Amino acid sequence: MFEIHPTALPQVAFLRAPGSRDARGGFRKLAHAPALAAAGLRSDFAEIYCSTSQAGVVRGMHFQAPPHQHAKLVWCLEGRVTDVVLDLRPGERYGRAVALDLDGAARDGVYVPEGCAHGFAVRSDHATLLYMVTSVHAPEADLGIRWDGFGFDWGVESPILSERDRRHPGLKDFATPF
Ligand SMILES: Cc1cn([C@H]2C[C@H](O)[C@@H](COP(=O)(O)OP(=O)(O)O[C@H]3O[C@@H](C)C(=O)[C@@H](O)[C@H]3O)O2)c(=O)[nH]c1=O
Repeated sequence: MFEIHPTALPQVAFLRAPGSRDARGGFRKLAHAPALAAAGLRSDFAEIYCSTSQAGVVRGMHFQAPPHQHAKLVWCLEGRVTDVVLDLRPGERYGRAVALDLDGAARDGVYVPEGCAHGFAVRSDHATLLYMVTSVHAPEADLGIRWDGFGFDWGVESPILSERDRRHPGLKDFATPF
């Protein structure tokens, strides 16, 4: 059975996938529409992609702006990450973040609803993350908040970042499009 646990942010959920290991290797299930629907989560995915990252990498904090906003189901397939979801929805929780430790060996994942930014820091030698998103990539709407621009303590001094991720605004210089 899918484990789906609520967090401090509405619709942001920690997931643990069903699966098994035997003499051949492992098996895990990454989507089950009825289980997601029962928890009020979307499963109408339009794109699936994955990334690999080395130790010390931080990616984020990413989201797609309207009209291309999407929910994403993120699975840690290998390695360990600190996964962070930042709420950009107007309201009392605007600007709040939740952090979740995801372990690929435990088949951990996170559901990120529309209106939230997502990012992670790698805690192992390497990490592979798989994303299932409910709308296709729209480069002009693919935006971010700078990793060190919303008051979260990553416990990382000088992360390995993309050029794009260095240039995102901090939260105080940002107007939410949601
Ligand atoms: C996200 C994305 C990127 N790309 C391209 C753009 C670029 O040339 C290359 C790498 O993109 P990025 O550097 O943005 O990749 P990355 O930093 O791994 O982006 C990801 O970060 C995490 C935190 C998320 O939450 C994901 O949704 C996604 O935004 O792939 C696509 O073609 N389709 C996509 O859906």
